[in-house]
Amino acid sequence: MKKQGCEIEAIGINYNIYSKEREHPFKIFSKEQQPDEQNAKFKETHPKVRRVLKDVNCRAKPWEILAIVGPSGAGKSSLLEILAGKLTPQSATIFVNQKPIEKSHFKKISGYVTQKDTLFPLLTVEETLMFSAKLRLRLPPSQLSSRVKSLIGELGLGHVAGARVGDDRVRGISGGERRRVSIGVDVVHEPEVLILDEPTSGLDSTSALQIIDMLKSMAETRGRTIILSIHQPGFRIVKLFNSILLLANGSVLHHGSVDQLGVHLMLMGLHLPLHVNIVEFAIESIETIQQQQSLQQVLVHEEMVSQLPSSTPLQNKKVEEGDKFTLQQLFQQSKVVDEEAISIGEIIDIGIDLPCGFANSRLRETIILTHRFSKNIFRTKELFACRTLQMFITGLVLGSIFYNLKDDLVGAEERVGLFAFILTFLLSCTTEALPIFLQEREILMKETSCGSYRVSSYAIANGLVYLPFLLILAVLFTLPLYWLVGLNRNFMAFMHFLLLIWLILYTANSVVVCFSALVPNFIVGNSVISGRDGFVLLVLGVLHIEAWDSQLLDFHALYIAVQVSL
Ligand SMILES: Nc1ncnc2c1ncn2[C@@H]1O[C@H](COP(=O)(O)OP(=O)(O)OP(=O)(O)O)[C@@H](O)[C@H]1O
Repeated sequence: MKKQGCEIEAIGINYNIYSKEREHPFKIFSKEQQPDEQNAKFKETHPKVRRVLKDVNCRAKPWEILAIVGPSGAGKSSLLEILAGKLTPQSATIFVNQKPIEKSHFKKISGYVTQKDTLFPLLTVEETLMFSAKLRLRLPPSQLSSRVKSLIGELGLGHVAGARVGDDRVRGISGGERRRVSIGVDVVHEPEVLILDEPTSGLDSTSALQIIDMLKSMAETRGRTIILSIHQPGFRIVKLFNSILLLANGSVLHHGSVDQLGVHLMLMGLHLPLHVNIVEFAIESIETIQQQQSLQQVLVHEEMVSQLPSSTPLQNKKVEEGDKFTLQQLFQQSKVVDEEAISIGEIIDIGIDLPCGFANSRLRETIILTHRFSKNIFRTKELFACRTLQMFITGLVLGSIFYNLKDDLVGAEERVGLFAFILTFLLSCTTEALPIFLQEREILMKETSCGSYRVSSYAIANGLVYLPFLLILAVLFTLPLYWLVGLNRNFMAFMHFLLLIWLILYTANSVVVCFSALVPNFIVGNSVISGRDGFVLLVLGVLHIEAWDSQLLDFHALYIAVQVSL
């Protein structure tokens, strides 16, 4: 028996972007009040609207591929992001099997593959899919393993299952294979709907065809609904699409099969030249299509006005006011009752089992994420080797500079200087963790937004993995330093000092993680962290003088002061 599948219908998508037109910053220095300046002030308070999507309707059927095509900037990615629930439009209703659905429920039955591959480069293909399966499925280990093996077969990745994924810096599998892994990560939980933003971007024609071929068999064998955007598809790729949505300037110019597009163009007097791909031809002829369609709209409008006496008073009023009153709006009105039902929290039966909650308990999520983190950390050999060497050598060098400090007044002053050096070094050496966390942040955002796990589990796992690693670094730094400087020979005092170094490293590391979650990119992150280091140095400078003046030589006080300054 044929599986029901999901028919997706999006009605009346309107998406605007508001941007403020600002004055030139140097204009504040200009001497005379131009009349234009008053206008500029007006513009400041009245944001500029950019209509990215205008009344877009689309329908995607199960067992089929719907391809969204159009020139650059047509609104393809925006439409896909809205369908995937990543963007919130000003108006839109999404129906699954003729029933309206909430964004959170739709996310559970769909997978969204972004244009950029967000994968861990140091994990193998099999590990990547296995971790994704563990995080998204509630199955015993044997079933998880067989699910991953069959998925690897389906994706045609059997020959690279044990190879590292890689990225721009780490050598790994090919770009086409990496795209397939990205698709695998999002289909491991068997979503009914798969949304892909440019799955063939940056690939050669053969790899692009292989990807679309694979998606076609996914649609045909599993009854999935596949919606994708694509740039310049080749002849053979176009043949695999069941339906095409042609977008230009945020409006739909055609929605139907490839053959219908051919007929549509012919009716407009546009004849497809020999050896030219129909999609490419349609994109090239967008201006003509738009002109013809606006002409048709005028004719339809005139026809509607001529039929006014037979319409209802409400409809008459709208048409008279010049409002657009389309079939789509009538359709929306007929579904208002359904929308009200979901607005009061009632879950409407769409004929599909909605997975509820997270696949794993908080503890299990933490264990899986800790396992994944430790694999990544231990495989980042250069970071591991560099940091251990750096800590040991710095411990030795600092120990030699402050060798065998005396217990007199001069020795006490030098100790304060040593602690200032230690803190400055420990804080600045964590900056290199920033790019690692920024890369991970994209994966974290992607995984948590589709409900793979809780953010708190990620934070705990992250902390658990770094604690032993930072302890090793603290020991390597403290051992040579402590004994060369000749600090308190008592074992408990040494342990106390080691604990403080470990905690400082952990705090500094956590601050970098916190900043990497807040800043948009590496440049801003680096500046913020440099600012933090500068501020800490200032505080230490003040404390150094204060400490000497007031005989405040207690290391605890210095440590607490730095903690507060962080
Ligand atoms: N956050 C934003 N700020 C400003 N403009 C935006 C933003 N997001 C989208 N746009 C604009 O909206 C339009 C549609 O963007 P979108 O990325 O959806 O187009 P696209 O068809 O996917 O383009 P491409 O094929 O080049 O990726 C573009 O003109 C783009 O500049």
